[in-house]
Amino acid sequence: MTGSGSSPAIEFAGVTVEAWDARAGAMRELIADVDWHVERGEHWVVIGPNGAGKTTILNAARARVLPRRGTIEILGAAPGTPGLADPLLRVGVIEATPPRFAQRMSALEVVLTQPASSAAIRGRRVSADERARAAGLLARFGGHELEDRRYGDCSRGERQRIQLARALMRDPLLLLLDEPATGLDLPGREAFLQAMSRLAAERPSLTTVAVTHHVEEIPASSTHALLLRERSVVAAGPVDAVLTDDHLAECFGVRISISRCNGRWAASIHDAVWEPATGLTHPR
Ligand SMILES: Nc1ncnc2c1ncn2[C@@H]1O[C@H](COP(=O)(O)OP(=O)(O)OP(=O)(O)O)[C@@H](O)[C@H]1O
Repeated sequence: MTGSGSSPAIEFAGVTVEAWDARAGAMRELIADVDWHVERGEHWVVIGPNGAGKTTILNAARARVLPRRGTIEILGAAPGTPGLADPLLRVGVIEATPPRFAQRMSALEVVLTQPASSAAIRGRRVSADERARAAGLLARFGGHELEDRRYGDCSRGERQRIQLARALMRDPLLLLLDEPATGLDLPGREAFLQAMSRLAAERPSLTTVAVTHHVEEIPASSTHALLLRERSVVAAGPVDAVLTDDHLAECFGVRISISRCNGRWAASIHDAVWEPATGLTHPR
């Protein structure tokens, strides 16, 4: 790793990402001219309507897509740098859609895929220490009874716990989570959010970025928020300054009332008209 300990966790400067739009027969912007600065130890939520560019931002941070313009630094170095200098070696990811290869593996094997290859796991070339660490992390998130269960048979909430344990196997300095609470029932969601807050308290140097659609899914430990609309940043900064009625109205295009109680957020929409034909909500 080339970056120093004091370098920011994430630095986007004027980042534009484009993709080919076959229908239009031209490139189109997925995010445009994004500046974003994340210090180490901060806990960010990224919020915005469908298609705003939230997943694209995470994909850019992990070099899944390359910027057309602008620069990205993760933990003080360019993501995707060859060899051990690649900062992505210290980045854990929880994806909205878990990897397909995982379906047939046991939960413990899925956790082990973070440091080891699946061939090594099949050939039992994984050390006893690694196995014990994976089992310990699984147990840490209430998944000890899942060890031998086929990942494909696990419920959504169980899979989230397995993915969290998997992401922590690399002892990440940065954890990226794409819609981690989607599909969880109420107790499952609360357990997951509490796990996130506990993690933040236990590992002060860990930085997290979680994409979410709903303010109710924001962990109480969140310190900062990034609001996106139509590819661009509406507001970014400390969570209390960013999550305001005005910013959310600008972000979602409807009047929203937001409140905070015991560290958690709740929102309701005013004067909104729902159109059954399109499924969209519009201001009255
Ligand atoms: N590879 C691609 N090629 C063309 N368009 C793409 C590609 N990837 C994403 N997009 C488009 O870019 C826009 C932003 O996508 P992105 O997945 O980042 O949005 P999002 O905010 O995460 O949305 P959602 O809340 O629905 O998950 C969307 O309109 C999407 O259809």
